[in-house]
Amino acid sequence: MANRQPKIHHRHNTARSPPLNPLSSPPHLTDLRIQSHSFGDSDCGMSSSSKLLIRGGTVVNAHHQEVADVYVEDGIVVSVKPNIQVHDDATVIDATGKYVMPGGIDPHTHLAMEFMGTVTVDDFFSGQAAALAGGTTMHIDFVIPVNGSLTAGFEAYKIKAKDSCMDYGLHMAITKLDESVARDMEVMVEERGINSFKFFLAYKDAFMISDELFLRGLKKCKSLGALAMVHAENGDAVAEGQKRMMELGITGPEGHALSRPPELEGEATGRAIRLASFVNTPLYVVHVMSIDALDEIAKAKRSGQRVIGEPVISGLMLDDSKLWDPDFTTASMYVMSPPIRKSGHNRALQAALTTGVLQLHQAKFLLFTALLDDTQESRLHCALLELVGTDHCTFNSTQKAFGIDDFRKIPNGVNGIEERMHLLWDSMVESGMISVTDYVRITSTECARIFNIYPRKGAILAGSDADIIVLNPNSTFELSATSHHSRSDTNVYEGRKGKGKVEVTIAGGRVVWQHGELNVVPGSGRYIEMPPFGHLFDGIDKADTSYLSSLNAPVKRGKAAT
Ligand SMILES: NC(=O)NCCC(=O)O
Ligand SMILES: [Zn+2]
Repeated sequence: MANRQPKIHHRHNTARSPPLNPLSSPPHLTDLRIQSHSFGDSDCGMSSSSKLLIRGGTVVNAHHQEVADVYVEDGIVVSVKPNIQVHDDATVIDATGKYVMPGGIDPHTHLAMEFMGTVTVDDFFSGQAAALAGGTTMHIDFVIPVNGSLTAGFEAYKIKAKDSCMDYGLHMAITKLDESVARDMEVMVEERGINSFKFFLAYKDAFMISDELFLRGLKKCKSLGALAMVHAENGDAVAEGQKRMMELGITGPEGHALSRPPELEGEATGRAIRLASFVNTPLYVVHVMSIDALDEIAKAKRSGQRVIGEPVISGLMLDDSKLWDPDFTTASMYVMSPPIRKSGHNRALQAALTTGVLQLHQAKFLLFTALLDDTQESRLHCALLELVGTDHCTFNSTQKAFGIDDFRKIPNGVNGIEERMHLLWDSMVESGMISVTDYVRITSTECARIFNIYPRKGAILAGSDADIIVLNPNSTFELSATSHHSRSDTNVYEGRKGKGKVEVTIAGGRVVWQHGELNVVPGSGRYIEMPPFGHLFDGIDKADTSYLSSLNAPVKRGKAAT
């Protein structure tokens, strides 16, 4: 099937949308130490001098909610308080009875990614358009180096991202590590606005690196104040599992799940956590899909280690049953890595996102029966997992069919960038598992904090970027490939209905989604530089000093007797 074109009204950057001068941040933002610049031509449209009032909604931040108006000028939130009066030239959006929240930030996407001999159907423009229609206003994609070169990879992503219609940041994958790559890591952090590097313990003979190189990478990350991220599956064991399935004649999509069971994710997660502890640097585990990995993260957190676990929306919402569907097109849609797990893992992951006492009992039941006693339980009043990504990485059914005779050739990845906000609202807020403030925290604020761009992003405060959604809790949604904005011809959430609808999305002060229509400007999205030494690094030096003084070594000894 041909790639679908997104249902979008394009607007071009025009004189009505003058370029944003990255150096002209309003005074109240100057202390945030954040810069942005446009990758594309200088005609960046996000700084239109529009005035916008969002009236009468419940404004929700991660720490607080109140009924208030939000006034926006030139893409920046100017004021949040009740009864703001504006002149006639301001556009007014009535949000009475609705929630006004920071736009979602997706920490994990793959747009225009070359992978497994093909390229994702969603590029930066179509993926971002889909995101905006679903209430996400910023995402962080992964630069894949070109022949191991970070600089070449970065330049390639600059070109891929030039038609961006919303703000984005970049992580950098490390697929080999020598002196030149180590130097490039410095350049990326010091000059290119990258503060996170991802290491793959999976994808043998492609992206996978050895423990030796991973250790070296952890040390380098620590010295740069960059967050080490890890894809945690044991790549050697996965290769063995794949061989075993093929020998058993299991060539279909179910072979994908069977060849890389949760133990292999648990093992690699535990290994990565221990190595990060050995180096004493924070670790971010991407796409946590299993109880096995969750257990490792829980243990590390209880011992005080700085580990962030990122579940993705597919792992929270789906189970592996579709991989056994007799129809290849249906089954292959669900192939991603680590695999979507058996039912139970998804509920455990959801429980791990909650903080309430009731939910802790659930979590204990699901996860910690063997690990947690009653006294320890009372200390666990924080969520085990603090944010949700998507790993949006779309291939259409024609591409998935590359693996019709061999599951190892099915391009790995599922959709989610457009669906994450709706699915989380319906399944977790509507069900009472989390509060509305928690929702803002896990969909937006925590991501901004971890990647050191808060409160410019992830908040509706005076001085924050005007990335805002209006969600109607009484409205409903239905997800389908026939109506989504991704270019993919399939949707792993096909037919799913729920409560709570993002009715308006505002990106950089511009209304880009309203009345079911997208109005986006290619080239208007900005590259958001992310500074190093985020809050996860606070106190790391002190812990190093305590470690050194605890060694009680070297022991001073007299000369040995002759
Ligand atoms: N997750 C997946 O299946 N595809 C994207 C690449 C990755 O994140 O491992
Ligand atoms: Zn990914």
